[in-house]
Amino acid sequence: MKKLLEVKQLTMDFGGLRAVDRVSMEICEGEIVALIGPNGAGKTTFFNCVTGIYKPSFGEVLLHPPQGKAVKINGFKPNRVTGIGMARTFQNIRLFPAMTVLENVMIGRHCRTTTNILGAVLRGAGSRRQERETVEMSYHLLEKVGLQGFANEFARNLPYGAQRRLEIARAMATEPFLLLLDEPAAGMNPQETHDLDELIVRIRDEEKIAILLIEHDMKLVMNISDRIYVMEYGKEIAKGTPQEIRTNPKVIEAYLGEEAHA
Ligand SMILES: Nc1ncnc2c1ncn2[C@@H]1O[C@H](COP(=O)(O)OP(=O)(O)OP(=O)(O)O)[C@@H](O)[C@H]1O
Repeated sequence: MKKLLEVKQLTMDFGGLRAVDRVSMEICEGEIVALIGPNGAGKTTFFNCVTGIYKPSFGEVLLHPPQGKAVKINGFKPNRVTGIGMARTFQNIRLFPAMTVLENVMIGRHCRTTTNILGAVLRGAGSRRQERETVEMSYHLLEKVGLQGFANEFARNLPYGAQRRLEIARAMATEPFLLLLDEPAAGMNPQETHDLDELIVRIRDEEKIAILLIEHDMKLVMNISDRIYVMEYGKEIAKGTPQEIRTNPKVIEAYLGEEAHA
């Protein structure tokens, strides 16, 4: 399997606190990989370092686009990282609440369009064509996540679970080869979580997008992940298949506890 993301010895210090301590990770084409661990383990900090929100203190982050050469992305700004093909969603939903559902997806498309401000003002044929394509693609993505009926609704009026799916559609609009989801099931009811489970697998299978997700819902994680990494106090304490992780004594002690026997 071809490698897409390669993280080597990633370390992030906040003053005297080492939030991520020499964590390495590889994600390959066709994989769904989960990153789990107790609160404060460093999972979101790891995402923030990998996606350019923080510049890591040490270590390397390499992206291997399916077509093209490997790129070392340490210190790249988030929009540049997205442009190379890694998109993400956030633990706290970051939509534009006063824009429509469709417009929120169209914004995600922005990094793949070439129309500049002058083009938009003059609205030449090229710019109009691009706008039409953006609208069509955005509708198509709303269909994929089951939100086509809400295209003209304000994002703020969507139920919580639907807002999370809209964030996923917006990230997909950037045409990523790798999608990072930070607690996508947080706040969802069991039915919404079940639908999300299916959606993530479909994105992997139909769109050929690999997935890395942080998630506390162990049923979801164990159901859909090919591999799991476990962090505690900034360090990787285990990695393996769901079956290996479920029965790993270190992981049970640090995180899974009684859930492991569920
Ligand atoms: N910007 C920051 N400045 C200082 N400390 C931070 C910063 N961001 C995170 N931390 C600290 O780094 C540690 C790891 O936090 P992080 O949010 O990455 O954990 P997490 O595993 O994602 O937790 P959760 O599951 O609760 O989201 C925590 O001790 C946190 O307080």
